Amino acid sequence: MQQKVEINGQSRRQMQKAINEKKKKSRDVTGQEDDADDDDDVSERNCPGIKSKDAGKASACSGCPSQQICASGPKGPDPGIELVQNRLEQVKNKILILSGKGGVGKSTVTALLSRALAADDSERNVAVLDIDICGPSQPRVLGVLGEQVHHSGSGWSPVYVDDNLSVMSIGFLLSTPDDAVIWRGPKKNGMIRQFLSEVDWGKLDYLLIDTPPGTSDEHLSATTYLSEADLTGAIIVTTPQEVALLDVRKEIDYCRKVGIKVLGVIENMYLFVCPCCQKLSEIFPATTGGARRMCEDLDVTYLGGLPLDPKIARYCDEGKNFITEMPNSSITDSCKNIIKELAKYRKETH
Ligand SMILES: Nc1ncnc2c1ncn2[C@@H]1O[C@H](COP(=O)(O)OP(=O)(O)OP(=O)(O)O)[C@@H](O)[C@H]1O
Repeated sequence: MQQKVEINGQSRRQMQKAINEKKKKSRDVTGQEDDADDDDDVSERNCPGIKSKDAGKASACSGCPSQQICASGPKGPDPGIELVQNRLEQVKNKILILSGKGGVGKSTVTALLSRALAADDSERNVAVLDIDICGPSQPRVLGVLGEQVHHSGSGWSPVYVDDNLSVMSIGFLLSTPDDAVIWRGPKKNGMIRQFLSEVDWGKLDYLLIDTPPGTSDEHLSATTYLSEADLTGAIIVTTPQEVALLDVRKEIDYCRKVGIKVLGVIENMYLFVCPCCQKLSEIFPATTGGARRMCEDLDVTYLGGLPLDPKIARYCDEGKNFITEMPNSSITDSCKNIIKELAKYRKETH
């Protein structure tokens, strides 16, 4: 039989009842809970959503700081969707860069592809939008760390890496690169909406959108706001290991569920380039056939592989342009082949 635990003569259940009673009294007097964290969790979990007819009126809304706004706000589609659609009208090809796992090289691949697209044709205008709110890497990888963005009548001006390559990232808005961004979903959502609707990109041929790993708040926000903006599709970056491929399958499933076309998969670090003899070796052997096999199984295009080359990491850390400085490297060749593959989906320029 379970032993009854008593503290100061009270059972656990009696104590819990007393605590709940105390909380209720405190809420009746102040309109707020004692424990702010509990309050946050409960109201977020039961939030009816801003589009609901119960927005601002449900019991979970009581005490929420947004209650009044939600109760009085217009219901229906988020007006941000139309703003994004209008702003991105002059952007022909909009591509999300996704990965199931972190650290597989998504930001590196985004930067390499943007550099390759820009270097391939000086008349082509390319931009990168970094929506990895908590871990923005593009300012460093594209060599524009410490630059500032400016606000004008027509919106935020992106930072120019080259005449035909620009970038926008939350990294430009932080006072130091070491500042941590600790935001909940709604605040990230607001920032992504601003990035998509307020950056003055001008006419663009390609906008590559670098996302955090997985399928989190940032992905849902971007997917919602881009829903009417004629999104071209998504590229998924992975490494050959089964543990990474497992998450890629989830990412592909996510894309299919939310109606995003999967343009293809890029297998990063699939071979190792020895810095001494340039010999290629397989250091992450694909136990189940790697990304190529998975693409066949799931009927997705295998866009190509990029070898693991220590020079890449150095060039990215230093913000240098690997594509133009190492034109004969196998990585540069692979990037050129990938952008040729992407051309199949390209919408013609203006
Ligand atoms: N092909 C490659 N060869 C050598 N190093 C690479 C290669 N691809 C990526 N790296 C290095 O691996 C590290 C992680 O890359 P990166 O930051 O691009 O990954 P990520 O998937 O964007 O990470 P996160 O999940 O944090 O967004 C970086 O140091 C990068 O320079």
